[in-house]
Amino acid sequence: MNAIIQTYGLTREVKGRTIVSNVNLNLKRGEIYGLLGPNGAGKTTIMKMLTGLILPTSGEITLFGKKLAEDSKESLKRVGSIIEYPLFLEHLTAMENLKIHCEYLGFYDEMAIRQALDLVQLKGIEGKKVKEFSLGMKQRLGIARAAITKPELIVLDEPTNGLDPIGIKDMRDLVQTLNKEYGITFLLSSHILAEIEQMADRIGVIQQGKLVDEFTLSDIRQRRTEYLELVTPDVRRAAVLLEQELQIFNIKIVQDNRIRIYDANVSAGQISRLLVSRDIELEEIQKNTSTLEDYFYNQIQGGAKHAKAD
Ligand SMILES: Nc1ncnc2c1ncn2[C@@H]1O[C@H](COP(=O)(O)OP(=O)(O)OP(=O)(O)O)[C@@H](O)[C@H]1O
Repeated sequence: MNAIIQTYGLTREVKGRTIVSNVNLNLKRGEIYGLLGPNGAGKTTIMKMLTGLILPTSGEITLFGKKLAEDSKESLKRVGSIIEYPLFLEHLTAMENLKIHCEYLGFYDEMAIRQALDLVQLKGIEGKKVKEFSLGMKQRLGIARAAITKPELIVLDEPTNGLDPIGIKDMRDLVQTLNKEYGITFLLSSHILAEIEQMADRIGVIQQGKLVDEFTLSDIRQRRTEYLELVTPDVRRAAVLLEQELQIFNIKIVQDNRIRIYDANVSAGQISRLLVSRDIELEEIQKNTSTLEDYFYNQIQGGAKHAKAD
């Protein structure tokens, strides 16, 4: 059985508003899957439904091949999660927090607690009070807590939120170690593409509650396109001239003074000669490659296609 999570038409409505709409998600065993979307897109709500914290309004969730229902405790025991923030009893030590968690779960194995602390590199400071921990340490302790029961799936909501670059790298290394060495499947979320891109094998883009796209990193490499970008104070006239004189139709005006030309068979030299000959000031022209960032930006703007200037 290869699928860890499958959702069919997953939908959640709150007070007549649809915050998650008809999401069909498929998470394979062994992968690191990232949900990417701006704040308020519905990522947390999806994760809460997948971990049984709230119920869908409609649609279905299959976890480890079994339909998730109110009596799915056994399936949910195979899942570790940190949704929203990792909350701890701040005045207690890391070790005490983990012990309380284990007692609550009815699972008590001091060895497993020590191993989990070791795994996230908190061994040696388990006697320190959590209130003295940095955010990165709390995130790691949260993962230790999620990992104690050796779950097959760990769900982490915005695990890099608020971390500094070193904290982000540590988190990435930890997720990848747990994935490669312990075979744990991950579902992560982020609103920052650059962060999730470095952690996930596959990314699902969530926008206004909908799963609008899904891709692997190799898909993205193929979607990268080259374009010429020119900066001029007179974008409208420049766009009309490019179309009429050089038959360039794949044009996008990206800012008040910036035009992108995709798939053009003309050189930067031809373009600059034309514009200069018509007294259009050209401040800059250069060849670029669109990045995943551009791609995501286009998705969020709701227009992945190159718009034609008119
Ligand atoms: N219980 C609730 N009552 C009312 N609105 C809610 C509730 N839960 C979520 N929402 C709204 O649903 C939308 C999606 O929220 P959600 O927290 O799932 O988004 P998100 O993608 O995780 O964003 P963030 O990273 O900001 O948490 C938001 O507009 C939020 O305000």
